[in-house]
Amino acid sequence: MTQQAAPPDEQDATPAGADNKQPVSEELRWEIPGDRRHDAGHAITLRTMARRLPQLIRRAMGMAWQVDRNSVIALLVCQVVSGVLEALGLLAVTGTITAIFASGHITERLHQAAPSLILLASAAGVRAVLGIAIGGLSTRLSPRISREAELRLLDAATHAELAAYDHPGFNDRWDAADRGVEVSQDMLNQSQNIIAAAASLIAAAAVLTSVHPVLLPLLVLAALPQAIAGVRGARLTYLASLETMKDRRLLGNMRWHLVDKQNADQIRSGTMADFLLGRYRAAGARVDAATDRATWASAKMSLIGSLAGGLAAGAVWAALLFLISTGRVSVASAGTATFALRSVAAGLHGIIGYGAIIFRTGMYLDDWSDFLDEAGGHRIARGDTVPTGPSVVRAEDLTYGYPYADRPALDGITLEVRRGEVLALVGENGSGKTTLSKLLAALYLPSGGSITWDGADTRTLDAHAAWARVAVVPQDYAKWPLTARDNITLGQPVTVHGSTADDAVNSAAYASGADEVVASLRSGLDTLLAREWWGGQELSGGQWQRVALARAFHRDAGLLVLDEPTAALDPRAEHRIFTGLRELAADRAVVLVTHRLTNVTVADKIAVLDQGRLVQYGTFAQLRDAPGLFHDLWVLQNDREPIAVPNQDDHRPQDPVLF
Ligand SMILES: Nc1ncnc2c1ncn2[C@@H]1O[C@H](COP(=O)(O)OP(=O)(O)OP(=O)(O)O)[C@@H](O)[C@H]1O
Repeated sequence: MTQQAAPPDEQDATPAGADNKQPVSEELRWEIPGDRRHDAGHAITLRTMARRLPQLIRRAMGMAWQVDRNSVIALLVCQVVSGVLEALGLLAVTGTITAIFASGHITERLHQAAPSLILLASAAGVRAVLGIAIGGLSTRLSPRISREAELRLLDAATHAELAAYDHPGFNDRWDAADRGVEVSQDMLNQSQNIIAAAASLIAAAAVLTSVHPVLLPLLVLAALPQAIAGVRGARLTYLASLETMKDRRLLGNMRWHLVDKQNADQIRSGTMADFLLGRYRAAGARVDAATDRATWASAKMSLIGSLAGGLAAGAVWAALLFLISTGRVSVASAGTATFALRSVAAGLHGIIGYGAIIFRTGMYLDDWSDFLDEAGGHRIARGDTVPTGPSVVRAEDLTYGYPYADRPALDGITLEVRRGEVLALVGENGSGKTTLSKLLAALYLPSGGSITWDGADTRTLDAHAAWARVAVVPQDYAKWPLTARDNITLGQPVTVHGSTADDAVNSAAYASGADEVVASLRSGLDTLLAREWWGGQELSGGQWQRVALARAFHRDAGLLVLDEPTAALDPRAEHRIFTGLRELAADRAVVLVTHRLTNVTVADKIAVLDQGRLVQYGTFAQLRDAPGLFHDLWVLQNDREPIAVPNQDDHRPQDPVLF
């Protein structure tokens, strides 16, 4: 989802030529930069569809092949046999009719017709069994294809650089790709339907040609208007689905915001429900209006197609009658031709109808494969050096710019933090502290300059090995719907010789104050921490923060990054963290981001950032007394009138304070 500003020409809300331009308010809009689907939608023609269908079928079969090749072989064999049986069945119709209309006693005629009848019945019976087998195989393959598509999508997303999420459109494309995963399971069935329609069309066409060569081209010509109308209808439907896509996504997004537990209290306390539901209704109405327009236009198209198709079918039947009356075709062959004509017409209809559907599905699958490529563009491709430590983390003339940002978030930063040290990052909102901490932790790579770990540029490090050496407590830490133990170990229990995995968990919990939280849980470390899921137990904000801290302390990491680690903690818990921090820093390099300047007294060095630049760098004692930003912030934070506290010795009841 991209929250995009309207383009400059749309921002001008005043009439042309007026001087004081008022920007219109920006609204959440789903945009996919460089979205090529609209052009692709307009390009849906009979010819493009004829070209595309084989590719799409190959693609569906290819996906199925990767999942279970035996089933694909069985599926194709069933389809081919079914097509051959259809042709045999149609030919048997001629034998049956010829025998029945021949001269002689009825018993004799029936006797003559028996082999054809048996063939007809057996072909129909075996085709029915094959149909069941095809259905079963498709049902087996489809969910597996979808899961494979999903796994590839998840793999691509989780193996992309973190910075990919900052690229405009990455999340939109993820969303579109996810839709591709949803429809991928339909792809096989749709291909099957087309193959089945094509098989029966080929079989019937062969039989029809054997009756009289003129019938087939005549039928194809007759089917053309309906085919064109069918494709146009498909184009209208696809374009309508594109037109409404943004609003449908908006609806999905709003639905999530409306019911998500995190927002539930604010929707109520802010009395926002009506406002949001109003927006929801408006978006829904836009979708309905566009769908109605498309349905009407498509119905008109179908009507024209059906009229043309009816006239054309009449011409074919007239031709058949002409052939019979002039003795060019026998009555028995005409009977076969009747069945074959119906099969050909049904086959053509099936190919066009299913073709339009699979064409649409193919568009969504393009989104999926585009995402795999795009994530591939952001795929982690750093060096392969496996770091130890790190003992010294150093930024050298570091610059970092978010994609499409007007100015760099960090500019020319040089500083370092060593094992055993605490480096505090201080500055006003938006000054670049969090960004810098992510670069030091090798989550982002520099745009300019360098970050080195023990002299090795983070660009040259194996990313996963590097992240195994860092522990991060971000401002918005994850609240995993897992047990307390898993929430601390993150599924990576550690045992130091002689100790159990829980010893490490317990000591991390003790260091963060999460031990008190665990002690209060109904099943201790085994308690599921997610009230809204599976009947788990919920924690308060501060309790969650203690768990998040325990998770970082538990990691065997050389670099510990704490971004506002005590924002939700009570004074006792906060005191515990900061008094224990030096001990934690003994064998780690610690980077601490905080606005509470009294807490930075524990730091060995303080880096003060202002609009992405390092404006001061020194110890607490040096910075507090020197003129500069740190001194200013310190004075502001301590500029509070002490609130009069009643004399502690005076135990007389106070007058109640009336508000
Ligand atoms: N994902 C992002 N994409 C684009 N710009 C970003 C992104 N994250 C942060 N920024 C911008 O980078 C600048 C620095 O942000 P950062 O989060 O590092 O600041 P901060 O000092 O940690 O702020 P705070 O004290 O509010 O947490 C800000 O101008 C912000 O708007």
